[in-house]
Amino acid sequence: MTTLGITNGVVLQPDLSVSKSDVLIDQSSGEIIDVDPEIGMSGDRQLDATDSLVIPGLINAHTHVAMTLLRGYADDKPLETWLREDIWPAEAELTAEDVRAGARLGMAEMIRSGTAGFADMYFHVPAIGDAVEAAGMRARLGHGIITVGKTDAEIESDVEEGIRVARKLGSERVSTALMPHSLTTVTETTLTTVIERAREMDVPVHSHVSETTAEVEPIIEERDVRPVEYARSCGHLQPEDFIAHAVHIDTEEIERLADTGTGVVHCPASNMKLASGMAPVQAMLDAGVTVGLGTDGVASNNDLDMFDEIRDAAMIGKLAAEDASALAAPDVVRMATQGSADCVGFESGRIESGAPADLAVLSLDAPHLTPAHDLVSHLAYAATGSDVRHTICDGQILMRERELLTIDEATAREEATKRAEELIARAEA
Ligand SMILES: CSC[C@H]1O[C@@H](n2cnc3c(O)ncnc32)[C@H](O)[C@@H]1O
Ligand SMILES: [Zn+2]
Repeated sequence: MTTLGITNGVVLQPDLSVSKSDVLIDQSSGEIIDVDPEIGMSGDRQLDATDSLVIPGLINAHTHVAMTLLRGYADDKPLETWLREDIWPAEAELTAEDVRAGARLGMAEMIRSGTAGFADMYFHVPAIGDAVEAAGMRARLGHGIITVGKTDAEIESDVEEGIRVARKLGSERVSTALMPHSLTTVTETTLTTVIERAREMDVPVHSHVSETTAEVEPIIEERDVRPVEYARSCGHLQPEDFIAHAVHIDTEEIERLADTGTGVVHCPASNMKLASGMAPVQAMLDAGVTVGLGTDGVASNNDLDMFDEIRDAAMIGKLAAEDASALAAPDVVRMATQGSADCVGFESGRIESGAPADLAVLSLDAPHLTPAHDLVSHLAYAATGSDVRHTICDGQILMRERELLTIDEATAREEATKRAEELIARAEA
């Protein structure tokens, strides 16, 4: 057993209190051994956390990480127009190597901003899986199944790809799910089939649900039920499932999400940028829904910094509820850690003995974090990804003193730039 002590810092505890503690990690098992003042010095190695706050590694519970290649390619349009006019034509040209490069760049950005784990829906997933294994992050990955504009044979092959990926991938840090894209981009027959297969395979289902009114209206018109009830009637919304967005949901749907134990991943920046709407997050929390946080893809955000997401969630949550006390600092910090972990099905998100050693260490030695009346307030409203000193996942150090140890950042940027330029040239040829 090799141990690592994180020493001299203050630690965000599971109840969101903050106390001076060391954290002792078993690097062989990837677990936290103990959280206690002065135990860290007994570690085989030490990582300094002087003047720093140790927090659970953040969890980006909904993204499309390889979309880093499309950062800034198409802005200022609503979801459906943006996807159909710009994003889907560009994605049609993606190769596995493009996706690998985009994922590597995205993970560099996430590790630099204290994110240790993420859930991802995209194409060429084996390439993403390889990149995740090499980068040392934790991820739940799935192939995004879509039926729009496809022949029956193409749909069958898309579903088979989703199942093949979910069967093939899987390791200590990489888990899978079946991921039908949304309730309106996947036919009822395919949605039901995919969900049945997920139950047989004992993997979660992850999809986009009720992100825009344009997704909600056709379901009500055609089926005379709201989307959450439609999703449930197709077998979706089991306790292990998690859905992204849930912006346009009513009180009954909120209750249904709470009763079924379905996780909801709130993506505030994407919802604001695409003008999709304001999710009723405080009402979901009040009803007992498990709520996590995600960036969504970079092209609708335009970054992967979860500190931005935490702050955006607090801000838009207050506006949506017309209440300054809504989405208070502890609520949004909990969403980015324990809430996201519970949505995605990770054991991380809490610093306690026996939990996975997924951690981020933030320097507090900065003007914008001074004075330190309340460190949870700082996490929610003042900290940024660039305050992160160290990022650790599964007991391994992925970034030390802002130097990435598992990804060659210069090469990742160069490769992604070249592939992004060539991708767009092909898409626009
Ligand atoms: C089929 S793989 C995932 C698919 O989702 C697209 N996407 C990116 N952002 C969003 C969003 O906010 N709502 C719905 N779909 C989105 C992505 O470009 C891929 O095509
Ligand atoms: Zn998405």
